Formats: sequence, C-alpha cells, structure tokens
Amino acid sequence: MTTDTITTPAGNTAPAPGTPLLQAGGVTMRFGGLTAVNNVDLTVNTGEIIGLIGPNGAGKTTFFNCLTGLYVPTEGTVRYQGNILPAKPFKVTQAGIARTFQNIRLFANMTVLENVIVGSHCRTKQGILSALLRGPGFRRTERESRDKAMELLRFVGLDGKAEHLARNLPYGEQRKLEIARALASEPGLLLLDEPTAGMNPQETRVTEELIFAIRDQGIAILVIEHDMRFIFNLCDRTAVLVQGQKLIEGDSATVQSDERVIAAYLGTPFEGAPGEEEAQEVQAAEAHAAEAAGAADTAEEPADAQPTAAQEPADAQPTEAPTESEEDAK
Ligand SMILES: Nc1ncnc2c1ncn2[C@@H]1O[C@H](COP(=O)(O)OP(=O)(O)OP(=O)(O)O)[C@@H](O)[C@H]1O
Repeated sequence: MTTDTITTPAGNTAPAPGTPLLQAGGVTMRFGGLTAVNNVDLTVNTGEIIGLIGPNGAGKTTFFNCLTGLYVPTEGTVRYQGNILPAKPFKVTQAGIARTFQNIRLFANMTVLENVIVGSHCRTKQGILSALLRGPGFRRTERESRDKAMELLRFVGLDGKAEHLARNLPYGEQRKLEIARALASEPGLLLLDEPTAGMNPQETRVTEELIFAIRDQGIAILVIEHDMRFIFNLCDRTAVLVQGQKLIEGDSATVQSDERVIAAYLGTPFEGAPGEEEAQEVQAAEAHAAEAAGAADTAEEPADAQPTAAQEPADAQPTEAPTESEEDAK
C-alpha cells in the first residue's frame, strides 16, 4: 500500500467530522418465522471506523444487506446524510455507500484495472448512445475513469498488477482489489464484510493500515470481522449483535470487558440474553424427550434382566485360577 491520497471530486463538500452519516433506526429483518435482525439502531458519524461483531448467524451480513438496499427491512429506516435510502443497491451506491462482500465478488476474467473502472460506473454521466458512438465526451470520460482507477490501484498497492486478470491475483490482493473497486464509486461510507477473512497476520496488518488510510481520506467505515484483535485495534466503537439484537455498543475496552460479550462468544448463556427464552424452551424439550426415552427403555426391559446361558458368548470359559506353570510363563 502507498501513502498516496485519493483525489476527491471537485465540489464535493464533506460534512464536518462527527456529523451523523448513516443512521439505522429500529431495523428489523424477518425471514418467515426467523428474525435475523431485531430492532437494531446504529449510527456512523463522519471520520469514524465502527466495528460490527457477533457470533456466526448473529445477523451481521443481513444487517449490511438492509443498509445497502439488497433487502428491504421488515421494519425500521436507514438514513444517509439525513435522507431515507431507497431500497435499491444501485441508488444506495449513488447516494454514497459502497461495500465489499464476505465472498469475494470480482469480475474474474477482467483485468484488475477494468474491475476498478467498472466500480466508477455510477459516477460517469455518459449514456449508452454516447458509448456506442464513442464521441469525444465518451473518450474523455473513459480516460478520466482510467486515470482515477490507476490512482486507486496505487493507493491500495496494486498498480503494478493493473493488467493482470483478477482471478490470477492471490487471495489477499483480491480483497484489496474489491476495496479499490468500492472506492471507485467515491463513497462517503464504506462497508467491509470480513475484509481479512482467509488472510495471514501480515496481510491482516496491511489491511488494517489500508483501512486507516481510507478513513484519513474522509471516508467513514463500518466493518464486520471475526478477528477481535483486528477490530479492537481499528475501531472507534464496536457494536455486538447476538441473535439479531444489539447487545452492547462502545469503545474497545468497554466491549472487550463486557461479560455478556464474553459469554456470547463462549456460548455460555447469561440472564436476559437475546434468545435465552427460546434456548430454555429447547433445553426443556430435550430434557423431556430424554426422560420419555428413558422411561420407554425401562418399560421394555424385564425387571430381573440377567444374561442367560443362551446369551453368553459361545467361547465363554469359566474363569479358573492360573496354574503354577502358567504364572511362570508371564
Ligand atoms: N435470505 C435468507 N433467508 C432466510 N434466512 C436467512 C437469509 N439470510 C440469512 N438468513 C438467516 O439469518 C440469520 C443471520 O444470518 P447472517 O448471515 O446475517 O449472520 P452473520 O452474523 O452474518 O453470520 P456469519 O458471521 O456466519 O456470516 C441466520 O440464521 C441465517 O440462516
């Protein structure tokens, strides 16, 4: 990664640091009878890096999908710079939110540079007709997109691989390319879903530096990650989701020392835990089923159940004390 800066578009007036950028209020997402996200509030201010953690299946990615228009929340609202976001991914990107995915989604057979150029598509003003005619306006836009993409590749440290096919990059570099492509849409907020998944410690450290550098360019960040050390080093605040509900939100020291968080990760139930009632119901049902099975076994067994001669193995021999000569052979 280089320490280059990213050129912000002319006339882009960034709000003052600490201004609410993203405001999710009462976001709930149900899939049939399953409540994957339950009444979650979260605010991300300009200049912040916010972490979102929680055990597997806690609802983190579903929450991201609600923020980025992939899902229409069953209840609640998502505002960006004060405006309710339309539930259409393309419009959310246009509004200023970009994201990466847990499973890398690059155009594998396009070059690294082309992948980033595609990411800037929502900011270019040329229509299909202009593209077909390839007039001077189109060529100028194409050149600008290319220059901007190269600048982003330099920023993430991939400029030397601009002409490589995306699928030939090592895993860690594919993740960097995804970030560069997201940055090409000129976001004010970047959502990262497990950016260090599958990375070695060295790659994780480089990604951490990259995220700080992105924040220093005036882009706020909301990041899902399972690597606690990474999250607690990086984030100004961290929110913890457990079974779709926000358990706690705070700085690293607060979240790290909260016994409910520790319990949620170790799987130890605690009083008032989200889903505790359901867990107790399941436990009671299991205990009941075990009791019923035990009772049935007892009923089937004869009261004086003793192995009969017929049940004994055919080669069973009566045990005899070893003779003196046998003991000598040992
Ligand atoms: N499209 C869907 N239809 C039905 N259920 C879904 C759907 N998407 C997610 N879920 C369920 O919602 C719950 C939350 O899943 P989600 O992927 O958001 O969790 P997560 O915290 O991101 O987990 P992980 O850390 O493992 O990625 C899970 O029980 C999951 O099976």
